[in-house]
Amino acid sequence: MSRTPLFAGNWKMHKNVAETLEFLEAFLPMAKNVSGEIALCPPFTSLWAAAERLKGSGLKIGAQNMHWEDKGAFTGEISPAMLKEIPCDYVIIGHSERRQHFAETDETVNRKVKSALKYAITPIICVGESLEQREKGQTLSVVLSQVEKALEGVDIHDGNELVFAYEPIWAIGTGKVAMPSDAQEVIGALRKKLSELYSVQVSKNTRILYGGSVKPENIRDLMAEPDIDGALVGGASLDADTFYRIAAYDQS
Ligand SMILES: O=C(CO)COP(=O)(O)O
Repeated sequence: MSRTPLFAGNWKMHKNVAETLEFLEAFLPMAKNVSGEIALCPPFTSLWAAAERLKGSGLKIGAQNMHWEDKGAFTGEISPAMLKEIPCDYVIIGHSERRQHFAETDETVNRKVKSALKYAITPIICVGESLEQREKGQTLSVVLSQVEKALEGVDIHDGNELVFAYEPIWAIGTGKVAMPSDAQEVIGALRKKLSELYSVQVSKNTRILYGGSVKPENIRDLMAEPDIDGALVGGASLDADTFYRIAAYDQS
């Protein structure tokens, strides 16, 4: 496979600066053995400290959200220009927790994707269906509609500009991982959609991650699927040894 696997840790609202540095102290020596790419996405308040510590390590850093405007009267928001200053390599956009609790919509996701690309910050665009939608057989239509709307009016040239994460909502933080073959079915359909919307090259180059209860015990089976290029890991990325065992799944 020509796509470099990506293991991104979404820390959500966990780890202050001291805890972030403590994690990195333990994680950095281990991470040297990982052949794929690693990105850590701490809360905003820990981004700068993490980025300073990660300098020269080869590890990437990402934010968990951003506003689409450069600046302005948006109390409590963080702009892409501010993330670029850190500098962030990635930004997670459209996570289901933001869609559920913070009024993120397909339209705001689309604005944020365009803005991240303008600043050359790679968006990790999250899509995924609820349990109810899955049980009604709507999984593919829901996910592909989220993908189409996220990409409306978005120029993509070779597919290296962005990353997708398929995160079924019912698998997030529940311990219920999707069957690798089910995740493959959705991710394969997403890849096919990219070739319809753009080109075969874009579809081949775009990395598509799986997220939802990823653990050292299930990563190998997920990675054995042809279209799964890595993982967006929540809870299991908070512990250095556990996250290492996920990213180094191919070494034992
Ligand atoms: O939401 C997730 C990553 O963005 C997944 O969270 P868990 O790995 O804790 O299920």
